[in-house]
Amino acid sequence: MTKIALQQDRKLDAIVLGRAGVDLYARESNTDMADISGFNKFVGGSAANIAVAVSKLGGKVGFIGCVADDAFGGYVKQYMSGQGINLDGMMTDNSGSRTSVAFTEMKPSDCTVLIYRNKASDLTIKPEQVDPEYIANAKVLVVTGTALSESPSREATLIAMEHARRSNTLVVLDVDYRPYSWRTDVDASIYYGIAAGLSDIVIGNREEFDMMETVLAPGNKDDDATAERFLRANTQVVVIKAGEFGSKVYCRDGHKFQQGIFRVEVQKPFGSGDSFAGGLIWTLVNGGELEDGVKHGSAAAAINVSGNSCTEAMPTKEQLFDFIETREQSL
Ligand SMILES: Nc1ncnc2c1ncn2[C@@H]1O[C@H](COP(=O)(O)OP(=O)(O)O)[C@@H](O)[C@H]1O
Ligand SMILES: O=C(O)C[C@@H](O)[C@H](O)C(=O)COP(=O)(O)O
Repeated sequence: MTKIALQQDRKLDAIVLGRAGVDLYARESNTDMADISGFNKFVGGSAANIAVAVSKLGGKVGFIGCVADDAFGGYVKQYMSGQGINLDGMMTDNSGSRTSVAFTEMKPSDCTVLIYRNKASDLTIKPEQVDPEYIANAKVLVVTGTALSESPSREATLIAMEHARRSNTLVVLDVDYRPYSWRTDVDASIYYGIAAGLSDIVIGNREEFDMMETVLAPGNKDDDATAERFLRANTQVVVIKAGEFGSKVYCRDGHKFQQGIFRVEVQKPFGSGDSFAGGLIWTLVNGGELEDGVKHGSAAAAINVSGNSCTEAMPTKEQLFDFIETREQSL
């Protein structure tokens, strides 16, 4: 079993950095975008989803990001603070940017997700708005990688990671790669490479590692070789997620293991990665083993994909343990 060393005497368990926005989910299931009659409104965005996941499990969570100075921005902030998330690092931009909005179908697979991110507010966050003291108050800084896609958010993200390293705050990079956010895969692989080198834990799926290997190992599909390449600089753990095939975990000391999935009736495929990260991080900040963290992440993801949203379908601690117990008893 593997323990990740963490500073325990911190006010916040985790700070998540990245986008918080509005998710509009189709009212009808198994219906094409063109035929949907309307949408139900929730808070979403990869970083907000992870923050809510850790908070619903009982963690003390902070956030670094930016929303627009408008009604959607207000809605996102109100929801997140209602979830007990500290928003001292959440900026509000009034330069005409817009809070990120996603529209989704509700289908178990081949599910369209349209994200509106022209002049996205989250990408306007500036390095001078990132407070090193805030980061020094947290056990973990979780970075969602889309924040690296554009300046000034790119510089704000890299300086946040540097501050975290200086204050012994564990750094987790959730790759969160959205191809349309980047000029080219080469650009993306350069900045993700820098960010991965600043991270203690790197979490991504195969496509995301493919992108990160664009320059150094184009065409590689071998997870073992990928892990070896990324277990360098500060990186102690690499997690390679594979949807319904579960995940593989590699540690710097050579230990590796796999985690399967908890089979459920899937309502929608999105939200799995964010709930997985939430369950894993919550376990680690509570002093749990890496193996248990990955199991909790997998269970949280299964619960989430069987639900009808991302944030609201994140489990509480009781729901998570009941789900695991019920599943394991029926094996
Ligand atoms: N259909 C599914 N049923 C149950 N668990 C799932 C399912 N899809 C994904 N998961 C869980 O969520 C984790 C992350 O999902 P994945 O799709 O790989 O992430 P991402 O959305 O970031 O690509 C997987 O490793 C698995 O544990
Ligand atoms: O990440 C977003 O901006 C929107 C999300 O809230 C969305 O619902 C989604 O697509 C989550 O997907 P995932 O991060 O790939 O699990």
